Amino acid sequence: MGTGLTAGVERTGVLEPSEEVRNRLEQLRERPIVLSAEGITKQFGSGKRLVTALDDISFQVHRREFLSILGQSGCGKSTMIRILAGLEKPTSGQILLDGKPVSGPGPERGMVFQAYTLFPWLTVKKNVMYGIKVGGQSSSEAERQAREWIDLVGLSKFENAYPHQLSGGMKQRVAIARAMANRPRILLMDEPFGALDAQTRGQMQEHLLQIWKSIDVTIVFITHDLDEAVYLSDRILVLGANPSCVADLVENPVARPRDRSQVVQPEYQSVLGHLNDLIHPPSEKSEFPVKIPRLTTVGDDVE
Ligand SMILES: Nc1ncnc2c1ncn2[C@@H]1O[C@H](COP(=O)(O)OP(=O)(O)OP(=O)(O)O)[C@@H](O)[C@H]1O
Repeated sequence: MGTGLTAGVERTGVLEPSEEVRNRLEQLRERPIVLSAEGITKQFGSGKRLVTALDDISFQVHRREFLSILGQSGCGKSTMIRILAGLEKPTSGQILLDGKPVSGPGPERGMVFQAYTLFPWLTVKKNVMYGIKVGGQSSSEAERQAREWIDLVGLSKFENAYPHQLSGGMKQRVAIARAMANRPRILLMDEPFGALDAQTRGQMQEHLLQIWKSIDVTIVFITHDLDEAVYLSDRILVLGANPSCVADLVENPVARPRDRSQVVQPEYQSVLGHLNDLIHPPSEKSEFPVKIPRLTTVGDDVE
């Protein structure tokens, strides 16, 4: 299996994309590679406690691509994105930014985490202004730019609110505005909507797609939610577990712009089914259904 956007990528179980989608993917393939992971291996601990979190992972991300990294809990997704962000060093392998090795964090890569990471003592506006001021802008310029980003995430009415006055979805919108205000070319998102209820999560997905469409930004998005990966991404990098390696790199045949009515389309269902087979192999499913002993005779006519 190729780990780049190579022509004729194998697509077991995934329907062939329409001509329109094929053309889109072709164009994506022609765009420059902005971020590469080359043979990333990460081990924690030593001796009997040695954990290989990532084993020889390689992939490439093209400019303006939306790439999701999907895998079960504990397969190394967060470790991978922290290495991409330069927050963690790999045991071996390297990260290339525009073809050049990087070893630490940099302003071209912004990060949004699952946990709300806003400064609780600062208002929405001051949270967003923070990074712009650290970047050397005057207070008035930082305020002007912060307002633009707050407007983009639809929170103008809340610019003077404090984080504790916001819902989870609103806090994540501020986190996105704060990350984007530093004008990163690459946005690295580690399960950003994982703590949100299903309805808010759906709204945030729509919102993120709108932002991605309007701004020249490449997104690498971590999720363990299959549907979220299909709905958002151009390609989906599936990580296997024990030890974590690339299980597949799936080109998404679902057309853009995306909307929820596409969920029932054969392309959508085919890619969802393929991901499900990779993440939950049939051997795991064999434990179900579990036999539950009958503990009551009350209401025996319930079925
Ligand atoms: N600092 C650390 N020290 C030791 N082991 C670690 C450390 N960070 C991660 N690990 C181990 O590496 C493996 C991968 O962890 P990681 O958090 O990257 O997985 P994940 O796919 O993001 O999981 P989740 O979806 O539950 O967040 C796990 O076995 C974890 O216990």
